[in-house]
This record gives sequence, C-alpha cells and structure tokens, in this order.
Amino acid sequence: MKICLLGAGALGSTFGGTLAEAGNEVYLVDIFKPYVEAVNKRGLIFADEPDTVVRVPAFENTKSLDVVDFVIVLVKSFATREVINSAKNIIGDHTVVMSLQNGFGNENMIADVIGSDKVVSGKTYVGGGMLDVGYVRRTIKNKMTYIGELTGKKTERIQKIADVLNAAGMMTEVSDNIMGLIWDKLLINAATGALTAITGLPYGPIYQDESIPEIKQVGMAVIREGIAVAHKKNIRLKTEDVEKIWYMAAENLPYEFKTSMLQSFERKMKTEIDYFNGAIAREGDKFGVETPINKTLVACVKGIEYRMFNKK
Ligand SMILES: NC(=O)C1=CN([C@@H]2O[C@H](COP(=O)(O)OP(=O)(O)OC[C@H]3O[C@@H](n4cnc5c(N)ncnc54)[C@H](OP(=O)(O)O)[C@@H]3O)[C@@H](O)[C@H]2O)C=CC1
Ligand SMILES: CC(C)(CO)C(=O)C(=O)O
Repeated sequence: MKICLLGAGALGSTFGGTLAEAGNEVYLVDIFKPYVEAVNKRGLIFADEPDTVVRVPAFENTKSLDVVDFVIVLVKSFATREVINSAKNIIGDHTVVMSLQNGFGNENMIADVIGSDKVVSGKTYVGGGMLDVGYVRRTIKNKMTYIGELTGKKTERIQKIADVLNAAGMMTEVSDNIMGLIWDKLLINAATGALTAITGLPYGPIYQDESIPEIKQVGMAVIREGIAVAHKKNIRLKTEDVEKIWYMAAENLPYEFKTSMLQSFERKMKTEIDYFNGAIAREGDKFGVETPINKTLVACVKGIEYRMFNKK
C-alpha cells in the first residue's frame, strides 16, 4: 500500500518505519528539516535490541509526491488543520485519511478540508519516543490500535487498513464504536496530562506512592465532568467507573513515566490542551454541561504556555 505519514515525529516515525519494514511504499513528511536530512542520509533508526535501520524516504512537504492510498495524520492536534491543508495534492478520490492522534476534534478538522467521506479514525496505545533526530524508541508489543469508520460501519476499506497494520505487527482491531474509543482515551489524557504538566510530576508520586491525594481527587473530577458530557452526546464508553479510568491512565507505565503534556512543557513546546480538557469544556458548553474543573486546568496550562512564549 502507498502510505504517507503527515508528521513523522515520535509516533509518526514508529508507524511509518514499521509499515515500511513490512514492505509498504511509505513516505514520511515532516517540517523538521534536520530529521528529513538525517533519515534520507542514514535511514530511520529504531532503538531496538540491536538497532534496526529502515530505509524510507522523508520529505519536508508533499509537493513532490503523487496521490497515495492511505494517509496517517500524526502531527500534534494544533497543527492538524495546517498539515491537511498543505497535503491536498496527495489526496485523491479513493485516498483514505486517518487521524491516530490523541484528543478530540481532529477528524472534524480533517473532514472540513477534504470531506468526511475520506476520513476514518483510530486510537492507539502504541508508543514512540524520539531519542535523537531520526533515532526512535518504539513500543509496539502487546499494544492495541483500534480503528473505525466515523459512521461505525465495518467497511471493506477499514478492514483493508487493519490488515495492513496487522501484517506489519501492529495489533489492530476494527471497531464499530470509534467515537466511544476516542472518548475513552480523551478521559485518560484529560485526567493526567494537565495535572502532570502543571506539577511537573512523573507518574510515580501520583500513582505508585499516592503522595498527593488532592491530585487523584481533581483527576477523578475531570473524568466525572467528561463522562457527563459524553452522556449528553450519547457516546458509548468502555466503562464509567471513574476510579478505574483514573488507574487505567497509568497501566503498565513505570514510576518515572512522563505524560506527553509534561514532555511538551519540558521541551518548551505548546501542548494539546485545547484538544484534551479544552475539548471537554467546549463540548460541555455546547451540550449544557458545567465543566469548571476542566476549564480551570485549561486556564492554568494556557497561563504557563503564555509565560513560556512571552518572556521579556
Ligand atoms: N508519542 C506517543 O507515544 C503517542 C503520541 N500520540 C499522539 O500522536 C500525535 C503525535 O505525537 P508525537 O509523535 O508524540 O508528536 P511529535 O511532536 O513527536 O511529532 C509531530 C511531528 O510533526 C511535525 N509537524 C508539525 N507541523 C507539521 C506540518 N505542518 N507538516 C509536517 N510535519 C509537521 C513536528 O515538527 P516540529 O516539532 O518541528 O513542529 C513533529 O516532528 C499527538 O496527537 C499525540 O498526542 C498518541 C499516542 C502515543
Ligand atoms: C500515556 C498516556 C495515555 C497518558 O496516560 C498518553 O497518551 C499521554 O501521555 O499523552
């Protein structure tokens, strides 16, 4: 299959490189020039044991590419609209575009640009970490990816994509409830992302030691508000057990684990807060559900971002 990764950071490289290894024709597209140069010069390197080098072409944009069969969007959510607008030339009548990003709202942004008939969605528990430019740690073993049509239908095209991912060793299931899966993960990201980013704490003190009970209380309040919004939207969640969802966020993750939002702050980068707690707050406003705790966390994270980017 001819596949283009829009955004070849930690997770885009993980998916793109693994799909290329399995024999697909893969193109990695990323605006970070040193990455593109490094991958084209010495290949994409996975920190496996031992290292694996995957030869896969990388590009700074899609200008020189033709129409592909399948596009996976893996930029951070705040860059979704821009990246899809810049990649219209590779999207033909039969191209399928899938967001595997965290957060809520990416599918709508993509559909606004190319039409909803070409858009499918996915949620993944696969992990990627960029250890150095073009040098990536991938966590694939026993990590599920769920994909689905926005309509919930089990179509031939979604099954074909699942087959391609499974053939590359990425365990994938087609779901008829992709919106439910999006919200299951949204609750997890909203509960832990902002609280860890604001406090600067890894999971250990929060989950293993339970040193600060107030953090768990606030995290659970975030989840409760999210479930209330999901109810109004008729979203089918996997579980509504608030405490279970709180602990699911830390399943199989080590003491020193840092959420993606904390990692963004540590790299002095913008966060996906608008698509995590911000999305719950926006949907709450739309459906008449109060979300004061989520709104407070959005305000705190945005305040920190402002301070970071407006230093005098
Ligand atoms: N990493 C992980 O383990 C997981 C990540 N996710 C989700 O996956 C998504 C991607 O995350 P992750 O890979 O960690 O993020 P990264 O920041 O590592 O990767 C995103 C990449 O996209 C690049 N980019 C930004 N704008 C454009 C553009 N217009 N065109 C091309 N490339 C662009 C960025 O470049 P630059 O940095 O120069 O802006 C960066 O290299 C997020 O939604 C995240 O929440 C979900 C599950 C696990
Ligand atoms: C690992 C997890 C699920 C947070 O718990 C995550 O997706 C993130 O860090 O963004």
